[in-house]
Amino acid sequence: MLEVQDVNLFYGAAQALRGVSLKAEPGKVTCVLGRNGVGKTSLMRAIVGQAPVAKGSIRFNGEDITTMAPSERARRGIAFVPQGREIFPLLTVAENLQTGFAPLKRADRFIPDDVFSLFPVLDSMMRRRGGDLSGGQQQQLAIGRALTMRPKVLVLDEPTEGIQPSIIKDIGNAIRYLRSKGDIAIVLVEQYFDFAKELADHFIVMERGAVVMSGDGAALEDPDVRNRIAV
Ligand SMILES: Nc1ncnc2c1ncn2[C@@H]1O[C@H](COP(=O)(O)OP(=O)(O)OP(=O)(O)O)[C@@H](O)[C@H]1O
Repeated sequence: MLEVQDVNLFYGAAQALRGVSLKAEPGKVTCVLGRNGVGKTSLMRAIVGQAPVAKGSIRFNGEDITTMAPSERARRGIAFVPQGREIFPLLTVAENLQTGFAPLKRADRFIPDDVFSLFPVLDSMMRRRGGDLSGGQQQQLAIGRALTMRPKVLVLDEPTEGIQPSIIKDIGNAIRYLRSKGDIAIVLVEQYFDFAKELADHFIVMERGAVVMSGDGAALEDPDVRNRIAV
């Protein structure tokens, strides 16, 4: 269980998060919704350790990880698929996947079969450079790299952004499959409402750095939610 409690985060004098709390449980998808610039990415960066928090706590399976380095969090199984994917364009697909080995013990340093069964295109492109892949293929590669880390928490920041519908479907199926395994807590940042609605077990809606609504997936039917995130 990942528990973010009452977190504040600043960039210089500008406050990006105001008392934000969120929980993510294994076998569930927690969606983070909200318009551009409300702090969704900042929250993800706080969870993975890329941005320090000024107040509040982040706990994982009871352990306080609030000030822990990103590499230590990765070792505990917190994996990040960042917005814009951030794959290595000059490395091959295989090498990009292998960067996920970093937090693993030597015996675990192989690419799990799930990566290729979920995204067969990666298997056929192992020797191609990451930069030669389409945007959708790069997104699959970024998720594959995170899965190579054997995550216990999978943090996905807008995985559907700029991606063609057939690959969005594959990504949705991959998330459903990973949830069904029951041992991964999934945190999904989304602006694509219908995608989020299909997947969310729990959700929060953010505005100006704060959580303004939260609930179970079924409550996403509330028209107020759609109004708050409509662009
Ligand atoms: N590195 C930074 N330095 C200064 N301000 C930042 C930085 N990153 C983000 N911000 C500001 O913090 C606020 C929250 O940004 P954040 O990227 O977390 O929002 P977001 O909801 O993820 O938006 P988007 O959907 O556009 O990615 C915005 O006002 C943004 O301009």
